Amino acid sequence: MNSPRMWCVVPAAGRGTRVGGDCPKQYLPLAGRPLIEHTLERLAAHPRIAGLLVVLGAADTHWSGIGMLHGKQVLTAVGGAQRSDSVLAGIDALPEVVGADDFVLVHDAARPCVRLADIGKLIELAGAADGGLMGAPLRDTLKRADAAGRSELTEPRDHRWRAFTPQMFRRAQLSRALREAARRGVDVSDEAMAMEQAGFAPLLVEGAEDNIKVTTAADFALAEFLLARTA
Ligand SMILES: Nc1ccn([C@@H]2O[C@H](COP(=O)(O)OP(=O)(O)OP(=O)(O)O)[C@@H](O)[C@H]2O)c(=O)n1
Ligand SMILES: C[C@](O)(CO)[C@H](O)COP(=O)(O)O
Repeated sequence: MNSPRMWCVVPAAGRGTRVGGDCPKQYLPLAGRPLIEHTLERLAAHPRIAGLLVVLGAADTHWSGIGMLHGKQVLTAVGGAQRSDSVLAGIDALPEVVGADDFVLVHDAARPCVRLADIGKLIELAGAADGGLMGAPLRDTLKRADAAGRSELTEPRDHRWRAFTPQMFRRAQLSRALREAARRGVDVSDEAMAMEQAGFAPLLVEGAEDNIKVTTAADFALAEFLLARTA
């Protein structure tokens, strides 16, 4: 039997304020191409991904209009003010072929170094556990700072993980969880947070630490190095 394929929502409606400049970071050059193209290439190349739903900013003037990649459809939707609004807009815009109980992946446009093997690992493990997310256990000693930037105490690091994307949940459950968070005015920074608040316990699946989110200008050089290593 063939393994089921799933759609991936790619939030790309951010402004990249921490990078700075006029052009949103997803369109800045990385190894000679707009950053977002690397991310979309990797996702579309995965055999378990059926299509991509890219969520763009309302005033986006940079999108190149990609309609197909690796023989897979690339659709677009318009996002919102917060990342969670954009993800919800993407889920709402998925084609009808994606059923309410089907799994959907969500992957940040700003994480171009994701490894194909990790996408597969998440799909296998989170699929068997009713949903989950990619992340990595915290490896450094964790400090809590006071207002003056002095170390106040050392927090326990056991059971602490850093959350990455992709994250994978059933379409209707994720849609309900995000809508409920919005209704309550809770700013959820990832899909798993919305699901936790809806009473689910998403599986944490360990992925490579080099799946970085390009967040500041300094991350571009690192991402360029990692792109070559993780190709
Ligand atoms: N309203 C938003 C905000 C973010 N994102 C997307 O969510 C991903 C992760 O967000 P982040 O790294 O925080 O991106 P920005 O919001 O662009 O960055 P900043 O907070 O520095 O402005 C990115 O692919 C970004 O484009 C989105 O689709 N819609
Ligand atoms: C979803 C996420 O990438 C997980 O690390 C992250 O929460 C989104 O980015 P932000 O910079 O925290 O808005």
